[in-house]
Amino acid sequence: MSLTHRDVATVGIGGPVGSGKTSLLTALVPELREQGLDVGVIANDILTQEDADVLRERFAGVVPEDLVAGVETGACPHTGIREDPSMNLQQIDSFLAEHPELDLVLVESGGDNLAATFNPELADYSLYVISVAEGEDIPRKRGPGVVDCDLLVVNKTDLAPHVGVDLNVMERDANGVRDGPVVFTNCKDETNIDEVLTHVRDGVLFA
Ligand SMILES: Nc1nc2c(ncn2[C@@H]2O[C@H](COP(=O)(O)OP(=O)(O)OP(=O)(O)O)[C@@H](O)[C@H]2O)c(=O)[nH]1
Repeated sequence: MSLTHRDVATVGIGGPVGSGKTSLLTALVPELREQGLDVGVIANDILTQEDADVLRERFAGVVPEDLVAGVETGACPHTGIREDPSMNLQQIDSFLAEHPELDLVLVESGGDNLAATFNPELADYSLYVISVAEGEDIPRKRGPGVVDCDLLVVNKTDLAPHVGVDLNVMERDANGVRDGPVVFTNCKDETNIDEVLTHVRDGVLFA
């Protein structure tokens, strides 16, 4: 199959397990649709279609069912896709075969598949999602996702008082280790989701 993914803009969404990637997608996609954009979604999971199933259900009536897909990446070190983006590129190709009008494909993954999500062959723009509940010191540990992504999303701001995190310290540290933008979100009440949306649109569609 020829890979024609460059006919559509792509956004990679990575981050540790449970940081809020699926929740961010859940908040973002209806907004993108409301702005008239045709969107496809790919969820990378180690051995299941769980995230894709959840998203298909959440996007019922918003995104056609065949534009929400799961890529099973494999768990074992020699079969996991690691930095190989080909399964995701093939999925984007399948989307485009049926929906040539697509404007944007969002690709969610985490853990071991981070390198695939952030591979420039796959993602034109990268979001890295961390959670306040992982601790105040995550930004200053200078992980590659935190430093190198196009947009750093610090999610679950509502939990800060419960886990003893000072958001001002996280913001100072995040801006100290990276040049790009940082947005603090709460996916539960959709605080600052519009700001993420603006960065994605500016970064990938009007770049
Ligand atoms: N309090 C709070 N909880 C959140 C927020 N965002 C997500 N959650 C919760 O955190 C949990 C994990 O969220 P997900 O969106 O599934 O995280 P994920 O990064 O997609 O997880 P994996 O796909 O398993 O890596 C869920 O119970 C969400 O409801 C937030 O902003 N605040």
